[in-house]
Amino acid sequence: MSNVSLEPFDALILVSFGGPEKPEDVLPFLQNVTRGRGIPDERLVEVGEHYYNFGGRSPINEQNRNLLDALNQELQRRDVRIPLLWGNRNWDPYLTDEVRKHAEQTGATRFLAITTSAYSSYSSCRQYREDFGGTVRALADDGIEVSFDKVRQYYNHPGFADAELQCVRRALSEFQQNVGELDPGTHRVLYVTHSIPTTMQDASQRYTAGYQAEHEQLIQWIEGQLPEEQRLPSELVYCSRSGSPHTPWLEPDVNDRMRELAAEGIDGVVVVPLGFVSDHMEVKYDLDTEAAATAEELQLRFVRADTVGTSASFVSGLVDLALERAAQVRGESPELPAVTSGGPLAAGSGACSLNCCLGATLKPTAPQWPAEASATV
Ligand SMILES: CC1=C(CCC(=O)O)c2cc3nc(cc4[nH]c(cc5[nH]c(cc1n2)c(C)c5CCC(=O)O)c(CCC(=O)O)c4C)C(CCC(=O)O)=C3C
Ligand SMILES: [Fe+2]
Repeated sequence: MSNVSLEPFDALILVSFGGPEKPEDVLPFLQNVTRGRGIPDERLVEVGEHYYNFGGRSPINEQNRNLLDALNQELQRRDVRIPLLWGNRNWDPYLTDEVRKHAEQTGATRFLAITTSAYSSYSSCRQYREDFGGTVRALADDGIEVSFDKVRQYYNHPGFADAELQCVRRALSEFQQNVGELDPGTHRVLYVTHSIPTTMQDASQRYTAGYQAEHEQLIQWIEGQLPEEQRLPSELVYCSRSGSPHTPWLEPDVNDRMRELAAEGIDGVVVVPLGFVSDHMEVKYDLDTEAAATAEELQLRFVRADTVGTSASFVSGLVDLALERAAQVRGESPELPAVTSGGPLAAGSGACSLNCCLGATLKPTAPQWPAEASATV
């Protein structure tokens, strides 16, 4: 495999949310996240407590360091020679700082980003492109010219989908060992993702299937892959609602839904954090702490599936996605493998459209995707 190439890119960069690693960092981190987002102070105090309960340390950076190691190994194994960096939106190491450092040291100009979000929405896709736009402008002010491209949202890429399927199968096996036999009458699978405001959901489905439908499509695919004896009724539910109580967000909340299910005679749930690629604070607190406590109170058996983390299929899928995007940028027409037909792929190129997932205000993004990718699904 000598001609495995990420040309024309000079560097790959893993781009993530970021999180605090010590108690003094919690408040400034939360201020970074919520600046201009209209989050009430009470909510910030509450979320701050989640972090303080874990010693002021978010698990996300450690997870990303592990992912970087795994990606580097996979790049090496496949003889793809390119520097791999890491930069965050909300905390150190910051995207702009890391790109600046690398550009100054090496003269690199073209960056290909892999983000830690699989689905389409403002928070999980477009906001990253706005971040790239911000970095491009900040560095341009200092005479450093850089550009960004990004791999497609990968919820339906076989690498991520297969990794999720393995997580679901393992959790179902563990649950089965606890309960003896899976019973569709009393057991449920709850796929959980991050709630978003309904306005953000609406914006996400203008050019792609949208945040919610992308989850639903992946769930449908996963269930089609499960052997008959592992099939249970399932639902998509949400965690980590924020914002003002008067603003509608996607529902039901995982805890509320468990209460209803318990009242209907359900006595066990398998909880799958489908919306998170690794064990972020939402998984450690909202699921492993809060939802697990709700289950205990309701006397529901509770098994939480793993996140894809650094599983081989996820990691090699990310490298495939980078190679795919590089080939597209070189003007080639690589195969675009997907387990479902919706999502960004339906627009043809896998690229986000210029106007997809718009936020409340129009901010410049990078890259500015070609207009022909904006066909409505
Ligand atoms: C869709 C989505 C993902 C999944 C996609 C992805 O992974 O990117 C995600 C991930 C994450 N969200 C995270 C943390 C936070 N999110 C917040 C606030 C918000 N999230 C939102 C959406 C999402 N968020 C939204 C619409 C808000 C309201 C404010 C706004 O409109 O922007 C707040 C402020 C307090 C609060 O309001 O809860 C915090 C602290 C962390 C780090 C966790 C760690 O430390 O391990 C991660 C990975
Ligand atoms: Fe969030």
